[in-house]
Amino acid sequence: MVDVRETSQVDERAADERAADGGARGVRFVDRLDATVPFLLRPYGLLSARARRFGRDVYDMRLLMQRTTCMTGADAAEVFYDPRRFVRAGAAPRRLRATLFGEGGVQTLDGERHRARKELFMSLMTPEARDDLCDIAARLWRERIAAWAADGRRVVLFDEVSELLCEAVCAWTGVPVTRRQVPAVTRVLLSLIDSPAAVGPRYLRGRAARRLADRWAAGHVVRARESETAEGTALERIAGFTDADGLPLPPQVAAVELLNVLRPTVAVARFVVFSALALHGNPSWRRRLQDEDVPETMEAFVQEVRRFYPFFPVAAARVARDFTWRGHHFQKGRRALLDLHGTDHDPRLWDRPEQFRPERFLGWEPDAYSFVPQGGGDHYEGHRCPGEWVTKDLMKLSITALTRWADYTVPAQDLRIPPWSAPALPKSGFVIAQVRLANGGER
Ligand code: HEM
Repeated sequence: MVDVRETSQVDERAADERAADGGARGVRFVDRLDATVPFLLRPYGLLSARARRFGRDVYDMRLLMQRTTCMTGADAAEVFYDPRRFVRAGAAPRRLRATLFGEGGVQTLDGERHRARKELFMSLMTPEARDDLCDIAARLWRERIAAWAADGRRVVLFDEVSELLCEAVCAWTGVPVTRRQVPAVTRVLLSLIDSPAAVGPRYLRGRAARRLADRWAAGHVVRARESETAEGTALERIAGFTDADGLPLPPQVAAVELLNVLRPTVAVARFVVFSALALHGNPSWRRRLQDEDVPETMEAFVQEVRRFYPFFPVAAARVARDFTWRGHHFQKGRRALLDLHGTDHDPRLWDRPEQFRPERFLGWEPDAYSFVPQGGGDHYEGHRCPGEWVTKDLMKLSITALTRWADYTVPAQDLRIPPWSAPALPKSGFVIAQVRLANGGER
């Protein structure tokens, strides 16, 4: 069996040591070469490795054939999330808009238009609404565990949880999807997430999935506007939302926003798999979560999973106006990347960052710029992820299901996380076997 404590993190240290020749000479040399291929090969490590090598939190390099400003660390994050200094219009590369984001969504807006659109997302995330989603997901977890226990087969957790979350979020948003349609809808949504950093057929499948998903979601928006069947749902709110100009969103844009709820909720399956991996690699924490019903313990575990495991490597923006920070000139219009994963592993902020240690979060709350797995700053004013609470709720529910509702074994499998895969996932998708209802489902 593979030792997950050794393989479940992207190990950048060896590469750093090889690259440790440092200094301005390095900055100038690296500046001239396009770093797209190195970045695709090391999406989680390249930016912070170069920052350490140059001894700077901010430097320029060429990416996608453009000079790009790279920023890492909490101080840089605070600058990056200042809307007077950075905007999002034109920031996302075309391949990201053609797959993950779509066109015209909240990610690409600035100022008042962004604030109004963001308010729509935030209004969907009330504690009551999140409880409703968790109730649906809990019912589906119990059904799935009973089915796995009944047929005794091995289960690829990533595949099953992706479908479970897809079914739950479609029901929650009021998008009618039958159980038979769930696998196909899940595949399309997963392809939007998988493809932006891919090359060849996987990228092309992601573009096709975006076209299909936009048409499908726009159809639901149009039907929701024509009938009252979606009343009281997130679909109705998105379909009925009026922009700053007082007009409803064009159906294609409302479709992108509907997909901005469906797609990332399915993406939470990755964090569920990372949680399962962390439970497997840390038996004392598994026992603690199983035996103690202490919210702070669960919170600490979930926060450490979000910090430790690689997900989105960077966030992108454009410099709004010329300014200088720490001696670096930020040129208006230049693309900038904030190193999210590097900031969450910055040794200046985190004690032994390459170790999985949930206890670091016990009795301590991180600030808005040091801990940025889903972006930083203010949820309402900036581009920080509005789905953070939903993400944590669904992770906690899944951890409860995995520790209290089911017993299972983890057979030998390849749990390594390829350092070039963004977003990352253990190779096997995390296989579990011999699933049984824990204490008849009553633990
Ligand atoms: C799987 C876990 C998730 C991760 C790792 C994640 C990560 C992120 C990141 C890194 C950003 C960009 C921050 C920035 O640009 O500065 C973001 C934005 C966003 N996320 Fe999430 N997210 C997750 C779950 C969710 C969920 C569950 C939802 C909705 C239900 C959601 C909806 C959004 C939206 C709409 C934005 C754009 C916000 C804006 O531009 O103002 N995300 N997310």
